[in-house]
Amino acid sequence: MFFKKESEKKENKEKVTRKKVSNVKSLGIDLGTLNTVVAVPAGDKFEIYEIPSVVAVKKEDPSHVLAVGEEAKLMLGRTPEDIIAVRPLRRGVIESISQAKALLIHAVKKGSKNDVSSVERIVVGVPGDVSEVERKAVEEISKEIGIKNVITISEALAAAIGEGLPIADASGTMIIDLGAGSSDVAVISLGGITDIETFRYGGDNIDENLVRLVKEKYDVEIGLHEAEKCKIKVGMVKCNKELENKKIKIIGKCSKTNKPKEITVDSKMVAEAAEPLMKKLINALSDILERLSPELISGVYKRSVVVGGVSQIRGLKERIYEEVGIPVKISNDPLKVVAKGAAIVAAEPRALEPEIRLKAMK
Ligand SMILES: Nc1ncnc2c1ncn2[C@@H]1O[C@H](COP(=O)(O)OP(=O)(O)OP(=O)(O)O)[C@@H](O)[C@H]1O
Repeated sequence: MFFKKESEKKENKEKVTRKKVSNVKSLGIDLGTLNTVVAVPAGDKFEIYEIPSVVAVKKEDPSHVLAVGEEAKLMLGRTPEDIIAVRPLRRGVIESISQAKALLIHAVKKGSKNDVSSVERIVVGVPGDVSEVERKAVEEISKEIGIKNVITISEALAAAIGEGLPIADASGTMIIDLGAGSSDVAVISLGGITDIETFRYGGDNIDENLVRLVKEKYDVEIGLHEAEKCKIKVGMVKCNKELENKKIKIIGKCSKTNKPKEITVDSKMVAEAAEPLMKKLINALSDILERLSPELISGVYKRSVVVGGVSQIRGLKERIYEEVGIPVKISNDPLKVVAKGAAIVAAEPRALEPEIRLKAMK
């Protein structure tokens, strides 16, 4: 067997609607570096399942998957020597087909309440610069588990649909998606992406940079989990607006003594760690704006939305406005909007067809 049965209680399941969904036919999936989100259309709402993108595998044979999702996450750092917990995706790209397959099976099982044969169509969000090989890999995996109708959609387009932006409009909108391992800036008009910049850099890199900065400043080693906690609790990015410099105490390992040592991380340190991501984002935005046709500038000015987990960091909206003059909105639902958009397309794939888009313009 590929994986063990997981406890229903452990997985973070959000019930957006009370309506019971039976005979599920279509699912939207955001196969993420850190989190995989499954959205199931239920009337005009969704049932949402969030699964950590982690699998536990045998060290000797990493294609041998022992546990998936929350169960595998609990094993991180606590596994016996012959078992390791790994992420099937790195920087938004599938690293191991067998591990990604186990994760996708798990996601489809969750979304269909263990009735995989009832699923007729899945739509999977992929990063904007995904290669044909990677796209095919997702399709092949889906077909292997018995789902014939698989559509891959750019995460940015799915996010725009999930946000309810008027994608068919000719005047343009913009999505900025800041994920764990990859980020996109995309301009959308007439139902399709007219320009996109993708960079394989995201929230994970802030964590890595913070680990390095803490080591340099205190000679103390902290884990990536601790770094992520600091980013989420006290994080901010540099901007002209005066933001509170919050502080958090964490325990690390002193490099000299090997003893535990308590240190303080503040918002300014996180801002320093986030600066390379900010530079990449501002470069991407500047390049997009340089190429943007004047017909689309007013739509982009009025309707630019930031999605993805990192969108929640303080000061982001202010910094983007200072640098490129676009007053962005931060999504109210940044972690689930790609899966929701994918689910909308899964329920009505014709929404992406050109003639429907043209009709929507009339
Ligand atoms: N409040 C917060 N402030 C800053 N960063 C956050 C916050 N909450 C979550 N994050 C970060 O957002 C990232 C996860 O975002 P998301 O779930 O959109 O990524 P993903 O879909 O797994 O990755 P990718 O799209 O790159 O494959 C992580 O780096 C996480 O630490």
